[in-house]
Amino acid sequence: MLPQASAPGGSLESRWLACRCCSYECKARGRRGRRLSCETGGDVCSTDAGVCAGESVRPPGVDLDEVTEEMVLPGSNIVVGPYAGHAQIKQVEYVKSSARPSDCPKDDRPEFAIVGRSNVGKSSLVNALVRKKEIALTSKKPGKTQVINHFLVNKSWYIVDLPGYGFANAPDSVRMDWSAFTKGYFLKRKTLVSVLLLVDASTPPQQIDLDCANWLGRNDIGMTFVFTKCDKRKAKKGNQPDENIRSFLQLTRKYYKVPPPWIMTSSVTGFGRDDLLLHMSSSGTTGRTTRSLSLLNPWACVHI
Ligand SMILES: Nc1nc2c(ncn2[C@@H]2O[C@H](COP(=O)(O)OP(=O)(O)OP(=O)(O)O)[C@@H](O)[C@H]2O)c(=O)[nH]1
Ligand SMILES: [Mg+2]
Repeated sequence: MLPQASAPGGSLESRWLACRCCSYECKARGRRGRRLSCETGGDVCSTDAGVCAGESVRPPGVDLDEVTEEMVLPGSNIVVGPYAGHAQIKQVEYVKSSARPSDCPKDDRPEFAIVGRSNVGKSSLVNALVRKKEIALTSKKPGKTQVINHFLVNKSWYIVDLPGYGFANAPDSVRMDWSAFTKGYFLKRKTLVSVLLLVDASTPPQQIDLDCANWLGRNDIGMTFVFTKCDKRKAKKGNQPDENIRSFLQLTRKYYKVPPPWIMTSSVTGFGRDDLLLHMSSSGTTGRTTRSLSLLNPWACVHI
Protein backbone atom coordinates (compact mmCIF):
# COMPACT_ATOMS: atom_id res chain seq x y z
CA MET A 1 0.00 0.00 0.00
CA LEU A 2 2.92 2.29 0.35
CA PRO A 3 4.44 4.31 -2.44
CA GLN A 4 6.78 2.24 -4.54
CA ALA A 5 9.62 3.25 -6.75
CA SER A 6 8.72 3.03 -10.39
CA ALA A 7 9.96 -0.10 -12.09
CA PRO A 8 11.81 0.48 -15.35
CA GLY A 9 9.29 1.34 -17.98
CA GLY A 10 6.58 1.79 -15.38
CA SER A 11 5.31 -1.72 -14.74
CA LEU A 12 1.73 -2.44 -13.81
CA GLU A 13 2.86 -3.41 -10.33
CA SER A 14 3.74 0.20 -9.72
CA ARG A 15 0.60 1.65 -11.26
CA TRP A 16 -1.61 3.35 -8.71
CA LEU A 17 -5.30 3.24 -9.24
CA ALA A 18 -7.18 6.40 -8.49
CA CYS A 19 -10.01 6.69 -6.05
CA ARG A 20 -13.58 6.83 -7.26
CA CYS A 21 -15.16 7.89 -4.01
CA CYS A 22 -13.28 11.15 -3.57
CA SER A 23 -15.05 14.25 -4.76
CA TYR A 24 -11.72 15.84 -5.63
CA GLU A 25 -9.99 15.08 -8.85
CA CYS A 26 -6.82 13.11 -8.27
CA LYS A 27 -3.63 14.42 -9.78
CA ALA A 28 -1.57 12.09 -11.92
CA ARG A 29 -4.60 9.84 -12.35
CA GLY A 30 -3.52 6.61 -13.90
CA ARG A 31 0.06 7.71 -14.43
CA ARG A 32 2.36 4.79 -14.04
CA GLY A 33 4.85 4.52 -11.24
CA ARG A 34 3.55 7.63 -9.49
CA ARG A 35 1.82 7.93 -6.17
CA LEU A 36 -1.55 9.50 -6.63
CA SER A 37 -2.16 12.54 -4.57
CA CYS A 38 -5.27 14.58 -4.08
CA GLU A 39 -6.13 18.25 -4.07
CA THR A 40 -6.99 17.76 -0.42
CA GLY A 41 -3.30 18.13 0.34
CA GLY A 42 -2.53 14.70 1.73
CA ASP A 43 -0.97 11.93 -0.27
CA VAL A 44 -4.21 9.99 -0.04
CA CYS A 45 -7.69 11.33 -0.42
CA SER A 46 -10.13 11.34 2.44
CA THR A 47 -12.02 8.23 1.57
CA ASP A 48 -9.47 6.07 -0.16
CA ALA A 49 -6.13 4.82 0.97
CA GLY A 50 -4.91 4.49 -2.62
CA VAL A 51 -4.60 1.15 -4.34
CA CYS A 52 -1.66 -0.20 -6.23
CA ALA A 53 -2.78 -2.40 -9.11
CA GLY A 54 -0.21 -5.01 -8.16
CA GLU A 55 -1.67 -5.30 -4.67
CA SER A 56 -5.29 -5.47 -5.66
CA VAL A 57 -7.21 -8.68 -5.05
CA ARG A 58 -8.52 -9.94 -8.35
CA PRO A 59 -11.13 -12.59 -9.06
CA PRO A 60 -9.97 -15.66 -10.96
CA GLY A 61 -9.66 -15.04 -14.67
CA VAL A 62 -8.99 -11.29 -14.42
CA ASP A 63 -5.42 -10.43 -15.42
CA LEU A 64 -3.50 -7.57 -13.85
CA ASP A 65 -3.37 -5.61 -17.10
CA GLU A 66 -7.16 -5.83 -17.42
CA VAL A 67 -7.76 -4.02 -14.12
CA THR A 68 -9.19 -0.54 -14.52
CA GLU A 69 -10.07 1.99 -11.83
CA GLU A 70 -13.77 1.33 -12.32
CA MET A 71 -13.30 -2.33 -11.37
CA VAL A 72 -11.91 -1.51 -7.91
CA LEU A 73 -14.54 -1.22 -5.19
CA PRO A 74 -14.37 2.25 -3.58
CA GLY A 75 -12.21 2.41 -0.45
CA SER A 76 -10.78 -1.06 -0.95
CA ASN A 77 -8.19 -3.10 -2.84
CA ILE A 78 -10.89 -5.43 -4.17
CA VAL A 79 -11.37 -5.85 -7.89
CA VAL A 80 -14.76 -7.05 -9.05
CA GLY A 81 -15.04 -9.24 -12.11
CA PRO A 82 -16.88 -8.20 -15.25
CA TYR A 83 -19.82 -10.43 -14.37
CA ALA A 84 -20.28 -9.45 -10.71
CA GLY A 85 -23.99 -9.21 -10.00
CA HIS A 86 -25.87 -7.24 -7.39
CA ALA A 87 -25.78 -8.66 -3.90
CA GLN A 88 -29.17 -8.23 -2.32
CA ILE A 89 -30.42 -9.14 1.09
CA LYS A 90 -34.10 -9.91 0.75
CA GLN A 91 -34.70 -11.63 4.03
CA VAL A 92 -32.91 -12.08 7.31
CA GLU A 93 -33.82 -13.91 10.48
CA TYR A 94 -32.14 -14.46 13.80
CA VAL A 95 -31.63 -18.20 14.22
CA LYS A 96 -29.88 -18.91 17.49
CA SER A 97 -27.26 -17.95 20.04
CA SER A 98 -24.69 -20.59 20.91
CA ALA A 99 -22.50 -20.58 23.98
CA ARG A 100 -20.14 -23.14 22.45
CA PRO A 101 -19.02 -23.80 18.88
CA SER A 102 -20.52 -27.30 19.12
CA ASP A 103 -23.96 -25.73 19.71
CA CYS A 104 -23.90 -23.84 16.37
CA PRO A 105 -26.43 -24.75 13.63
CA LYS A 106 -25.71 -28.15 12.16
CA ASP A 107 -26.95 -27.63 8.62
CA ASP A 108 -24.41 -27.15 5.85
CA ARG A 109 -25.22 -23.56 4.85
CA PRO A 110 -22.10 -21.47 4.28
CA GLU A 111 -21.25 -18.73 6.76
CA PHE A 112 -19.21 -15.56 7.16
CA ALA A 113 -17.88 -14.86 10.64
CA ILE A 114 -17.50 -11.32 11.93
CA VAL A 115 -14.62 -11.06 14.33
CA GLY A 116 -12.70 -8.26 16.01
CA ARG A 117 -11.93 -6.40 19.18
CA SER A 118 -14.71 -5.62 21.63
CA ASN A 119 -16.53 -2.45 20.60
CA VAL A 120 -15.02 -2.39 17.09
CA GLY A 121 -18.53 -2.39 15.61
CA LYS A 122 -19.26 -6.06 14.78
CA SER A 123 -22.93 -6.05 15.75
CA SER A 124 -23.40 -2.63 14.14
CA LEU A 125 -21.97 -3.98 10.89
CA VAL A 126 -24.37 -6.94 10.98
CA ASN A 127 -27.26 -4.47 11.37
CA ALA A 128 -25.92 -2.26 8.59
CA LEU A 129 -25.44 -5.19 6.22
CA VAL A 130 -28.94 -6.54 6.70
CA ARG A 131 -30.47 -3.06 7.10
CA LYS A 132 -32.21 -3.86 10.39
CA LYS A 133 -31.54 -1.52 13.27
CA GLU A 134 -31.37 -3.91 16.18
CA ILE A 135 -31.28 -7.47 14.90
CA ALA A 136 -27.86 -7.71 16.54
CA LEU A 137 -27.65 -5.91 19.89
CA THR A 138 -25.09 -3.12 20.12
CA SER A 139 -23.75 -1.10 23.02
CA LYS A 140 -21.38 1.74 23.81
CA LYS A 141 -19.88 -0.52 26.49
CA PRO A 142 -17.50 -3.22 25.26
CA GLY A 143 -18.40 -6.85 25.88
CA LYS A 144 -22.04 -6.70 24.76
CA THR A 145 -21.98 -9.82 22.59
CA GLN A 146 -20.97 -12.87 24.62
CA VAL A 147 -22.31 -15.73 22.51
CA ILE A 148 -22.11 -16.85 18.89
CA ASN A 149 -25.14 -15.42 17.05
CA HIS A 150 -26.29 -16.90 13.76
CA PHE A 151 -28.39 -14.82 11.35
CA LEU A 152 -29.82 -16.56 8.29
CA VAL A 153 -29.77 -14.45 5.13
CA ASN A 154 -32.05 -15.14 2.15
CA LYS A 155 -32.60 -18.58 3.69
CA SER A 156 -29.29 -19.62 2.19
CA TRP A 157 -26.26 -18.37 4.16
CA TYR A 158 -25.32 -17.16 7.61
CA ILE A 159 -23.75 -14.03 9.01
CA VAL A 160 -22.23 -14.87 12.38
CA ASP A 161 -21.78 -12.19 15.03
CA LEU A 162 -19.06 -13.25 17.45
CA PRO A 163 -18.02 -11.99 20.87
CA GLY A 164 -15.14 -9.53 20.74
CA TYR A 165 -11.63 -10.22 21.95
CA GLY A 166 -9.47 -7.99 24.09
CA PHE A 167 -12.10 -7.19 26.68
CA ALA A 168 -10.78 -8.07 30.11
CA ASN A 169 -13.55 -6.59 32.23
CA ALA A 170 -16.46 -8.84 31.34
CA PRO A 171 -17.97 -10.60 34.37
CA ASP A 172 -16.47 -14.06 34.97
CA SER A 173 -19.86 -15.66 34.41
CA VAL A 174 -19.94 -14.51 30.79
CA ARG A 175 -16.27 -14.07 29.96
CA MET A 176 -15.13 -16.58 27.41
CA ASP A 177 -11.75 -18.07 26.79
CA TRP A 178 -11.21 -16.44 23.43
CA SER A 179 -8.26 -18.56 22.35
CA ALA A 180 -10.14 -21.79 23.09
CA PHE A 181 -13.01 -20.30 21.15
CA THR A 182 -10.86 -19.49 18.12
CA LYS A 183 -9.52 -23.02 18.03
CA GLY A 184 -12.96 -24.53 18.42
CA TYR A 185 -14.79 -22.33 15.97
CA PHE A 186 -12.36 -21.20 13.29
CA LEU A 187 -10.48 -24.45 12.90
CA LYS A 188 -13.40 -26.87 13.08
CA ARG A 189 -16.30 -25.03 11.52
CA LYS A 190 -16.52 -26.74 8.16
CA THR A 191 -19.06 -24.32 6.70
CA LEU A 192 -16.98 -21.21 7.38
CA VAL A 193 -16.42 -19.49 4.03
CA SER A 194 -14.41 -16.55 5.24
CA VAL A 195 -13.73 -14.29 8.19
CA LEU A 196 -14.36 -10.57 8.20
CA LEU A 197 -11.72 -9.25 10.58
CA LEU A 198 -12.98 -5.88 11.76
CA VAL A 199 -10.40 -3.23 12.59
CA ASP A 200 -11.23 0.18 14.06
CA ALA A 201 -9.95 2.76 11.57
CA SER A 202 -10.35 5.58 14.08
CA THR A 203 -7.44 4.35 16.22
CA PRO A 204 -3.82 3.48 15.38
CA PRO A 205 -3.05 -0.25 14.86
CA GLN A 206 -3.43 -2.34 18.01
CA GLN A 207 -1.17 -5.31 18.72
CA ILE A 208 -4.10 -7.59 19.50
CA ASP A 209 -5.56 -7.02 16.02
CA LEU A 210 -2.19 -7.63 14.39
CA ASP A 211 -1.90 -10.88 16.38
CA CYS A 212 -5.37 -11.96 15.27
CA ALA A 213 -4.58 -11.18 11.61
CA ASN A 214 -1.36 -13.14 11.90
CA TRP A 215 -3.08 -16.08 13.60
CA LEU A 216 -5.79 -16.31 10.93
CA GLY A 217 -3.16 -16.13 8.20
CA ARG A 218 -0.99 -18.79 9.82
CA ASN A 219 -3.98 -21.09 10.02
CA ASP A 220 -4.88 -20.60 6.38
CA ILE A 221 -8.24 -19.06 7.12
CA GLY A 222 -9.51 -16.81 4.35
CA MET A 223 -10.16 -13.31 5.60
CA THR A 224 -10.98 -9.77 4.62
CA PHE A 225 -9.90 -6.77 6.68
CA VAL A 226 -12.99 -4.63 7.20
CA PHE A 227 -12.07 -1.20 8.53
CA THR A 228 -14.88 0.21 10.67
CA LYS A 229 -15.75 3.71 11.93
CA CYS A 230 -14.23 5.36 8.84
CA ASP A 231 -16.62 8.27 9.43
CA LYS A 232 -14.78 9.21 12.64
CA ARG A 233 -12.40 11.91 11.54
CA LYS A 234 -10.33 13.82 14.02
CA ALA A 235 -11.21 17.50 14.26
CA LYS A 236 -7.65 18.45 15.11
CA LYS A 237 -4.42 17.05 13.81
CA GLY A 238 -4.02 13.41 14.73
CA ASN A 239 -4.22 10.12 12.97
CA GLN A 240 -7.07 10.07 10.50
CA PRO A 241 -8.68 6.77 9.43
CA ASP A 242 -6.68 6.71 6.17
CA GLU A 243 -3.39 6.96 8.05
CA ASN A 244 -4.39 4.29 10.57
CA ILE A 245 -5.42 1.98 7.74
CA ARG A 246 -2.17 2.47 5.89
CA SER A 247 -0.18 1.74 9.04
CA PHE A 248 -2.20 -1.41 9.69
CA LEU A 249 -1.74 -2.66 6.13
CA GLN A 250 1.95 -1.90 6.26
CA LEU A 251 2.37 -3.78 9.55
CA THR A 252 0.44 -6.85 8.36
CA ARG A 253 2.04 -7.00 4.94
CA LYS A 254 4.84 -9.26 6.06
CA TYR A 255 2.39 -11.94 7.14
CA TYR A 256 1.10 -12.75 3.65
CA LYS A 257 2.38 -13.72 0.26
CA VAL A 258 -0.50 -11.81 -1.29
CA PRO A 259 -2.20 -9.04 0.68
CA PRO A 260 -5.70 -9.93 1.89
CA PRO A 261 -8.66 -8.01 0.55
CA TRP A 262 -9.54 -4.94 2.61
CA ILE A 263 -12.39 -2.47 2.58
CA MET A 264 -13.37 0.69 4.39
CA THR A 265 -16.80 0.93 6.00
CA SER A 266 -18.97 3.01 8.29
CA SER A 267 -22.09 1.62 9.89
CA VAL A 268 -23.18 5.21 10.60
CA THR A 269 -23.08 6.50 7.04
CA GLY A 270 -23.48 3.15 5.26
CA PHE A 271 -20.21 3.70 3.39
CA GLY A 272 -18.86 0.42 2.00
CA ARG A 273 -22.01 -1.56 2.82
CA ASP A 274 -23.06 -2.46 -0.72
CA ASP A 275 -19.48 -3.04 -1.82
CA LEU A 276 -18.75 -5.34 1.09
CA LEU A 277 -21.86 -7.35 0.27
CA LEU A 278 -20.77 -7.58 -3.35
CA HIS A 279 -17.37 -8.80 -2.23
CA MET A 280 -18.94 -11.37 0.10
CA SER A 281 -21.22 -12.65 -2.62
CA SER A 282 -18.30 -13.05 -4.99
CA SER A 283 -16.29 -14.82 -2.28
CA GLY A 284 -18.73 -17.66 -2.79
CA THR A 285 -21.69 -18.78 -0.79
CA THR A 286 -21.60 -22.14 -2.37
CA GLY A 287 -21.02 -24.25 0.69
CA ARG A 288 -17.30 -24.81 0.26
CA THR A 289 -15.45 -25.59 3.41
CA THR A 290 -12.74 -23.38 4.87
CA ARG A 291 -10.12 -25.92 3.90
CA SER A 292 -11.05 -26.20 0.25
CA LEU A 293 -11.78 -22.50 -0.01
CA SER A 294 -8.40 -21.65 1.40
CA LEU A 295 -6.91 -23.13 -1.76
CA LEU A 296 -8.76 -20.41 -3.63
CA ASN A 297 -7.77 -17.74 -1.12
CA PRO A 298 -4.09 -17.11 -1.75
CA TRP A 299 -4.08 -14.23 0.74
CA ALA A 300 -4.66 -16.72 3.54
CA CYS A 301 -1.17 -18.16 3.13
CA VAL A 302 1.67 -16.67 5.11
CA HIS A 303 5.32 -16.74 4.35
CA ILE A 304 6.69 -16.35 7.86
N1 LIG B 1 -18.99 6.46 14.52
C1 LIG B 1 -19.19 5.15 14.40
N2 LIG B 1 -19.55 4.43 15.48
C2 LIG B 1 -19.75 3.10 15.34
C3 LIG B 1 -19.60 2.44 14.09
N3 LIG B 1 -19.84 1.12 14.27
C4 LIG B 1 -20.14 0.97 15.57
N4 LIG B 1 -20.10 2.15 16.22
C5 LIG B 1 -20.37 2.37 17.66
O1 LIG B 1 -19.43 1.60 18.41
C6 LIG B 1 -20.04 1.06 19.59
C7 LIG B 1 -19.84 -0.45 19.63
O2 LIG B 1 -20.58 -1.04 18.58
P1 LIG B 1 -20.99 -2.60 18.60
O3 LIG B 1 -21.55 -2.89 17.25
O4 LIG B 1 -21.84 -2.92 19.79
O5 LIG B 1 -19.55 -3.27 18.79
P2 LIG B 1 -19.19 -4.83 18.92
O6 LIG B 1 -17.92 -5.05 18.18
O7 LIG B 1 -20.34 -5.68 18.52
O8 LIG B 1 -18.90 -4.94 20.49
P3 LIG B 1 -18.93 -6.25 21.43
O9 LIG B 1 -20.22 -6.98 21.18
O10 LIG B 1 -18.84 -5.67 22.78
O11 LIG B 1 -17.73 -7.06 21.10
C8 LIG B 1 -21.50 1.50 19.53
O12 LIG B 1 -21.66 2.66 20.33
C9 LIG B 1 -21.74 1.82 18.07
O13 LIG B 1 -22.75 2.79 17.86
C10 LIG B 1 -19.24 3.24 12.94
O14 LIG B 1 -19.07 2.77 11.80
N5 LIG B 1 -19.04 4.58 13.17
MG1 LIG C 1 -21.43 -7.10 19.55
